[in-house]
Amino acid sequence: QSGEVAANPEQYDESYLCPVQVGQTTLNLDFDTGSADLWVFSTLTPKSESTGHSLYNPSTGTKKSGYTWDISYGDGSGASGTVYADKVVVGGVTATSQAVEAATSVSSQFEQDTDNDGLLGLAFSSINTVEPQAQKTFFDSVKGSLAKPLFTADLKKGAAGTYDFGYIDSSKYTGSISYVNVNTANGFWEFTASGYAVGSGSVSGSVGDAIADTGTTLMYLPTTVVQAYYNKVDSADYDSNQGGYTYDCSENLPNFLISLGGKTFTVSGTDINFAPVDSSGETCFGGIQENTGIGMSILGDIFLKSVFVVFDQTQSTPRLGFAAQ
Ligand SMILES: Cc1cc(CN)n(C)n1
Repeated sequence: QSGEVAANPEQYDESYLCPVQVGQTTLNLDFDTGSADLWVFSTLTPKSESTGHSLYNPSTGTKKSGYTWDISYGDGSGASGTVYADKVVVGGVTATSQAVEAATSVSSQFEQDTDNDGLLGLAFSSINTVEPQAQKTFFDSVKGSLAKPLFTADLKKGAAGTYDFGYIDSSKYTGSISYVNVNTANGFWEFTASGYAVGSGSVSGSVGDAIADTGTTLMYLPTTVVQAYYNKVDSADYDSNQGGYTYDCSENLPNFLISLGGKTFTVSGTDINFAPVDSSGETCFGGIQENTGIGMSILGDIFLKSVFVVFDQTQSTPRLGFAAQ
């Protein structure tokens, strides 16, 4: 089988939500290549936490007795609950008995984001949080039945993009796809990014160890790289109150160039211009921030919205393919 699903952006492209049939209900889920749990708001979630969300009703599923899950994300959000086996359909691709993690508790960030009815993890199943036994991701569940064991991400700035499962749509990218091998030891789509440049010109240095993470909004890079970037932004300043680099919204940001698999990709300054910090619209928060304390770089949506990415398990070593959109 194969299929395509829309990826609809929230305001400021904070995250992208995709319609997924879970049991007999369609929910809008955040496809996250940086985690491996498929969890959903449910009729088991306290009403005080689930108002405004679409809810999975586990009555259509088979309860996995004694199984629980509990996940925390890099942004401090989290959720926990119980586990059911049920039908999950993404763009016509069907997992007949997918582990569906029904939330019995969600953090305030999820409670408040009523566009979001849960997450669909697309990292490696080795980091699934279900106890006493880790469960397969949706991709792992259907991988063997897909025309090709791969999926692609084609996210857009302020417009609907797509995730495709089982095939590469050559109309969605230009030029050739350059591939890098993935190290799955930490359960992420983790690879080594090479040289970079600010504005234009030839790349040099090295961004280093990085993950492709559709569930993270921004780009988190080594301090040396980030300082080199904002040195080219006159009004930029590290604002500890905001927790990152800010600048005058009126200032045009430079492009950021990064080399992956021998090919240089350009993230436009307009894509790096993330969002105002408050309603005055005077000061803006940058889409490139420091990776301090994370342990690796994260190429999140700010990067991903200008490239076409292949998450490829056609070979014994998984690999990532990158092409310009
Ligand atoms: C909910 C969520 C997902 C991710 C990325 N894996 N973050 C940082 N927050």
